[in-house]
Amino acid sequence: PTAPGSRATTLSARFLGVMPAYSAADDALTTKLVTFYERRGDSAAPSHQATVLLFDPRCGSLRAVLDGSVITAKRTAAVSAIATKLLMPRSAEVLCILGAGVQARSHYEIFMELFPFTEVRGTRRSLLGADRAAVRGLTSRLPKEKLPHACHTTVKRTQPQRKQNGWPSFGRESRGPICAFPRRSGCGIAASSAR
Ligand SMILES: NC(=O)C1=CN([C@@H]2O[C@H](COP(=O)(O)OP(=O)(O)OC[C@H]3O[C@@H](n4cnc5c(N)ncnc54)[C@H](OP(=O)(O)O)[C@@H]3O)[C@@H](O)[C@H]2O)C=CC1
Ligand SMILES: O=C(O)C1=NCCCC1
Repeated sequence: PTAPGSRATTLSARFLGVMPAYSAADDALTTKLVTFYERRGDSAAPSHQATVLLFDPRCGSLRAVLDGSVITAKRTAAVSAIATKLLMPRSAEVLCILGAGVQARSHYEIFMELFPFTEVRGTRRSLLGADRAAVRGLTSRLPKEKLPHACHTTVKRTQPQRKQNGWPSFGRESRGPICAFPRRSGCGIAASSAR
């Protein structure tokens, strides 16, 4: 969880995160509750499930209960996009998205809207299971010759290491959305999740 005051309760690779926030500018008192569970192949439920509660700051009464899935997907990708805007080399042409789940899709959508990539590459652990639709979403807007290449990389985050062909490799301990921007002369990591 990334908001100040956030807490997470752990049940062995299963987490409940509480992300309270108050915005004086918006006069908004809110919290997001998010569970994130390690998913095995037999689970159809999303790995991250979120609900947002909105309170009246004057009296503390609950005013609204909102689904938190879309905001989780879009906010995280938006933060990556801001970091990318600041850090990405001007010459970057190729976007590589590691993983092919919810965050991969939301990152793809905003990155293709904001940046002039000429090629997108993606990777996922397997092409079977509930995330197949996300891969279609990732590739459906690209001409056939630009479909993401398969490459063997994990979505978990650690220090990237140079790999053959100039592509980064991520070790077992890394987590979260990561966007890498390889250039002909090398690789740069432009954005990653705050986790
Ligand atoms: N900082 C923030 O604000 C946020 C961070 N996150 C983090 O972003 C990451 C992605 O979230 P989300 O897209 O919702 O998750 P999803 O479950 O939708 O997708 C996860 C992807 O990671 C792949 N994956 C999982 N475990 C491994 C592994 N051991 N080796 C290789 N690939 C693996 C999955 O592969 P496969 O399809 O083959 O199963 C899948 O493509 C998570 O770490 C999450 O906690 C998420 C939301 C907010
Ligand atoms: O919703 C968020 O923000 C999350 N951050 C890190 C872990 C999963 C959810």
